[in-house]
Amino acid sequence: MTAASPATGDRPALSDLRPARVPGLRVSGPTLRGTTLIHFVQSPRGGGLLEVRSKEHFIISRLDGSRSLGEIGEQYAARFGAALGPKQWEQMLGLLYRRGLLATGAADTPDASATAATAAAGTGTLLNGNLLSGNARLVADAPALIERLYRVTAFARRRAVLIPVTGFLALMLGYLAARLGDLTDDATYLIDRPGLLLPVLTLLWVTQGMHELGHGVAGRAAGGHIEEIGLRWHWGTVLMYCRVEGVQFFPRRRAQVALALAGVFVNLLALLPFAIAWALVPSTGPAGRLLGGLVMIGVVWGLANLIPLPPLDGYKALGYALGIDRLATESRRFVRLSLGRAVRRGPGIADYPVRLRFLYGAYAAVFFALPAALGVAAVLASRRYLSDHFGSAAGDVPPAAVAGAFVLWLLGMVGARLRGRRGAKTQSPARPEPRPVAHPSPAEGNRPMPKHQTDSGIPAIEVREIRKEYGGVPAVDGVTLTVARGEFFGLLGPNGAGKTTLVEMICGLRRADSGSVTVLGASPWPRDVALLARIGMQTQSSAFFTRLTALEHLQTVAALYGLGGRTARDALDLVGIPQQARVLVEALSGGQRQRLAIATALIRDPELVFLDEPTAALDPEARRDLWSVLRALKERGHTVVYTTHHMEEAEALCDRVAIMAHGSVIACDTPGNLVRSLDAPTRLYLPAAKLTPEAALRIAGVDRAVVDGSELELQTRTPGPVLVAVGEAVGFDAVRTRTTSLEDAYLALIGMDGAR
Ligand SMILES: Nc1ncnc2c1ncn2[C@@H]1O[C@H](COP(=O)(O)OP(=O)(O)OP(=O)(O)O)[C@@H](O)[C@H]1O
Repeated sequence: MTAASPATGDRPALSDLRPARVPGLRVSGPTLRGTTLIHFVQSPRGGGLLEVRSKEHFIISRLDGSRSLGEIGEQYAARFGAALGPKQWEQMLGLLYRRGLLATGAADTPDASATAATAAAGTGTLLNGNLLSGNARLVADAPALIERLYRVTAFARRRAVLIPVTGFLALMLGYLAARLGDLTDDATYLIDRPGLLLPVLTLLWVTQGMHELGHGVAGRAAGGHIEEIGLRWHWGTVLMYCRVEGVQFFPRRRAQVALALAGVFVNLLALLPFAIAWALVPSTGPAGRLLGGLVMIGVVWGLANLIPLPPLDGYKALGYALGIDRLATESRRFVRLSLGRAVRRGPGIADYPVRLRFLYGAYAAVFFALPAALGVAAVLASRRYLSDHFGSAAGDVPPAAVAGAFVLWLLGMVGARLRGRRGAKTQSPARPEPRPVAHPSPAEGNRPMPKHQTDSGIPAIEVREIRKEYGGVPAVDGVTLTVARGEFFGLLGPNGAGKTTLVEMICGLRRADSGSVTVLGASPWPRDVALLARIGMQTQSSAFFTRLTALEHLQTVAALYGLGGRTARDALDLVGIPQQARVLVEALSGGQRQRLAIATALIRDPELVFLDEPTAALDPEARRDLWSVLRALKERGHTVVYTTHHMEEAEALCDRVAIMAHGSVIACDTPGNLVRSLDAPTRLYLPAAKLTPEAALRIAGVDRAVVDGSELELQTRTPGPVLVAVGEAVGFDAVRTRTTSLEDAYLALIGMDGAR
């Protein structure tokens, strides 16, 4: 952006500026989210995926350095029927700048560290999760592997080859459909012979790996970045995966759909030789039956990927083809709003045009009916199979198992709801947990609190696309973030931004509507007692046992957890109030009570600690005193998630902070980077009587001069020379300076987000 030059008095008008977006900025085409058209934007300087609405997209797409803001403003007014005033332009440009979307000269070469971070994105953690559920990286250099495959398959990807091959696969499917009866018999033959079935399933499992590589090659062909190839396991299933980044930015929807369908194409292609062999060998011999069974199970396996339910390929392809983001979530939301309208609650569906009502309504019907139909078909088929082979009593097992599972699920739901209500009423985790926990041995309890290991590869917290609505209104709206082990992570945001709801979902106190949460490698929902024992929480409404001394309170909590007697003393020492051991909790000062609350949260020496505004009601001195306690937590290797409204505190304590507004994380970085990204000027203040704004603007380097009460505020990006010049003019004693703080960055970000 062209800088104004006030010293010479030729500051260009805002409407004459010709800013340009940062080179290499990725901007996606339009996608529907609910009833709103959004675009994804990603800066080449790194950072996450941003979502912008049509109006911002309209401006971003025109910021090419050749058009002036005046021209863009006219086009904007013609398109949206509203003019953009200077204030709105400043806000809009400020927002774009802070998010790294505007060209700024020297900084325009992509940030090396950001590029390295992006390149290393897939090479971070080797292993995530636990035995039941997790994933592991399989290939050290996934992009190189896919690049090789991409080159090797160049011939086969030509239209002249792809079209006839696709036709041939269609013929194969037609032929197989015509002989469905024979194939079903062959599949039954195979299922009855586990010795044959096992190698067949192993072979099909390998084709599923090829399926994933197919996604990778299609992604590479469309310009996507291959992030990672690995193995994912979940409750006994183990499958390969290939993560392709940047699908949103593919220039055509066709390429997105092709990426989603490429895997099934590979599945079918792999079956083609077997299908041909089956057609040629005598179908009644063992070889024919084995081949027929393999082809039948393989086709069902491959085509099952096309079922339009998340997370299957068919679902992704449908979403891409319709240009709708999160089709399942939005359809469920539509149904909730429709039902809400039926009972006269909630905002209803007045905003939905007819086409979207039809689309979301139709998909919701599919979403609910299809699993039910598939479930019924599976039960009927297994019932028939079991009664044919093991008698009619065995045939009753599948329906009975389904009925049992349904009752258990229902009881689980009711239990979770009751627990959730109780949790909401008594959210005071400083209070002893009412349920038994995994107890360490007394010997362990007596040991001084150990330092935590911080070098584990598994992050402390991993949240992906998590959402929670209350009555159709989003409280947390698609938050993705990772907190590393040993990190002091700040959560900032205005009242109602969604911080508490987010923390509650991370701790397993609330269930997320969608998205995934992993805490210390495990899922916090359904509530996991072993995991809860590794988490400590302090809330603002911490409760204590009354009429007990501080030490007795902690000893009582320790005894409830089966911990040894020293633990309470160690916790008191740790928070720096050993002298208050014999003081009644009611007699403690505000700061001492907060320390006791933190000690209670730490009593089990948790790996992860949530602290909710522990310094809220403290005077500045007591607050600073508590900082040393909080710093000690970090030094001991605890991972801390810290909610606060005090920016100076966040700046002093936190390694990184996430700023939330309207349920979303609008910025997440180190306090230093957030402040730098603001690129705000240094301010100098001097008595207004000593210098006029006009005289101040004549000093080289002064960008702005405004009178604020009895003071004159000067803004500059070259504070050294300006300070010297001003000091010489009015005397150094009269001048005070102020540099940008996290608070400035916070206010700018929150202010901008509110202005959207
Ligand atoms: N149990 C609930 N039922 C309905 N709405 C709720 C509930 N809990 C929170 N909300 C709403 O969700 C939104 C986010 O609330 P949340 O408490 O998570 O924000 P917060 O950032 O923690 O705010 P604060 O800084 O004031 O504590 C708010 O609009 C709030 O009114």
